[in-house]
Amino acid sequence: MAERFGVEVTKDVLVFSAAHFITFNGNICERLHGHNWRVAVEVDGPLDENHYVFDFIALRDRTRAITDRLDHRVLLPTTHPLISVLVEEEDQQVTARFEERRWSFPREDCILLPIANTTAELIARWIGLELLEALRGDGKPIPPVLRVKVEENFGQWAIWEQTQDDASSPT
Ligand SMILES: Nc1nc2c(c(=O)[nH]1)N=C([C@H](O)[C@H](O)COP(=O)(O)OP(=O)(O)OP(=O)(O)O)CN2
Repeated sequence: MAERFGVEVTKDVLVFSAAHFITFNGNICERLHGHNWRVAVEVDGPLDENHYVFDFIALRDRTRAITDRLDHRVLLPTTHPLISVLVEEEDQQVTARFEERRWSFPREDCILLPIANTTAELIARWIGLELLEALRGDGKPIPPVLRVKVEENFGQWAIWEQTQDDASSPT
């Protein structure tokens, strides 16, 4: 008989409000719009000396430190093949361009993400990789399985999972 333990944290403090636009089906580009994105984080693994898989509070707070960086921001992808994102240091503006369209935002209102499109899937992976980096920085053991779920609209979740054996790297 096999058993498995896991913990999951999804709280209102892990909801962030942010604007974005994606491209899909080649060169179709959405209009700028916003969502209240909900994040859930799951860890699977063995029990520690506290009989925890992972402390809920530490997981919540570490994740919140990441989602807070996205809250009330425009999410812009810096490795998108069709959307260019340029930071104009002098006037502290960010300009995004797609074909003939151009959006300009104050730099402080944006977060530039090293991802190829601001889909819920790639945002989930970015959050997961940031979380792993934070755990490494804390000297905490890397969980055998980390799963990050991002809900873009009610009932529409994207899921990213990394296991310790999975050496997948961001694209
Ligand atoms: N697997 C994915 N599918 C879609 C994603 C995604 O990130 N991953 N994203 C989108 C769009 O960003 C779209 O804007 C999603 O927003 P949503 O509000 O759900 O779309 P609607 O325009 O249909 O909104 P309603 O308010 O529900 O009419 C699409 N797919």
